[in-house]
Amino acid sequence: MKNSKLTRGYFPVNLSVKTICKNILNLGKPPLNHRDITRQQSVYFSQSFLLFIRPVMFISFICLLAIWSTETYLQQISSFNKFCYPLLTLFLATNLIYSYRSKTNIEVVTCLFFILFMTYFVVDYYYIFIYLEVIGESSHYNLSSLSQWLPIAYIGAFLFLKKYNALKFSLVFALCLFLPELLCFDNVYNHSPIAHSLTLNLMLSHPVYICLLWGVSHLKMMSYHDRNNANLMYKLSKIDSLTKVSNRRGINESLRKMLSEYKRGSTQFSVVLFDIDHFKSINDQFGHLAGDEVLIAIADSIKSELRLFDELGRWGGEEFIAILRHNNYHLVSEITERLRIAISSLCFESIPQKITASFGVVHCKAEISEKNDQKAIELLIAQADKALYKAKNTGRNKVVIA
Ligand SMILES: Nc1nc2c(ncn2[C@@H]2O[C@H](COP(=O)(O)OP(=O)(O)OP(=O)(O)O)[C@@H](O)[C@H]2O)c(=O)[nH]1
Repeated sequence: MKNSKLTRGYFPVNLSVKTICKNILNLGKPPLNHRDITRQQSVYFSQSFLLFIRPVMFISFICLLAIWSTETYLQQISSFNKFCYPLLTLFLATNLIYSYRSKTNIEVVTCLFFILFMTYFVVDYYYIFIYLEVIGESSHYNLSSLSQWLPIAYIGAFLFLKKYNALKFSLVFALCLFLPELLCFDNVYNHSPIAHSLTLNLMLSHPVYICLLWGVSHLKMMSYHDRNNANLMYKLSKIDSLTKVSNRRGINESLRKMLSEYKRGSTQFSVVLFDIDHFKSINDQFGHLAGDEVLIAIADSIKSELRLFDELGRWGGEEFIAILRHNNYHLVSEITERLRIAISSLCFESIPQKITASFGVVHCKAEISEKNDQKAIELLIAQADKALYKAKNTGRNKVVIA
């Protein structure tokens, strides 16, 4: 499916290293990684991303302040964190303000902050080990407190990156954490068995985090595909396979929508029912394929005559229906006359004779007294049908308004 790329991160950030670099160069311009989705989707996803990321950043900001002040109070803060905490707090606050002031590229900026935090985690982790190795202290407070936060790396990766990039990132991150154990920092472990046990626990629990998140992102991708397929099937169920205009179900839905808009006083509309004249004889003389060609050509020609907010559908057989939205009933006869002329001017190689159609028009006016929408629609169609019948009986190739 065309939009399947969206499914790779939990949010459609889909950042590959190349995209991140391109986006950094394009800060302030529309995000490049959304090229393959419509602007509307991009706006929608950016908004949902903002709704998610703002509270996360706010809570992280408060937590960071709390950890900073607690560690300072308990005199457990390392000299590395004395330098890093103010910087990270400042970066978080900046990102939070940026998310309120500018909505462009917020995903990219957030992703950069995420990478910054992950780098901090790794550097802090190694700082603790090197510090313990060199100084030989048995304190394990910093290591155990940092360990609580490390799984955020995997969660963030599966949120922000494509599924496979997230997996690669997680594996590299986990490997970085396992290295001290693998490289046997004997001095550390001799002095601090707790540090030893902590790194062993990391090695056992982190693969589980990665597997779980991989599974969740896979399930999410499947449900996204299912939802997309269901949407597609629903759209197809409202389209006529031959002429590619709405079918009866689609038109009924549009009529219901128009009717409710009309009741709210926001629009007026008219229903135009038209039927190809002597279509049976076209089929009989020139064959069903030629008849199909006529139906397709008529649908295309009428579609090109209508405005974007009008609707065309195939009501059944050789009968079509157009719903015209307007603010002046006088315009409708003019438009319908134009449609009639468009059909009669069509030329077909395989059909030497002129093709015409008869039109029945009804304006949505008095029918609105009918409270039940479906009944009101049926009434409108019945009146348009009556007008069409009159057009057929009084010579065809004409417009009759009910
Ligand atoms: N080629 C083709 N013909 C169809 C299709 N659907 C319905 N028809 C034909 O449309 C013809 C409709 O004929 P009638 O209802 O008698 O109407 P008509 O010949 O157009 O006569 P008037 O409507 O009175 O002008 C029938 O022959 C159907 O077989 C279709 O999808 N393709």
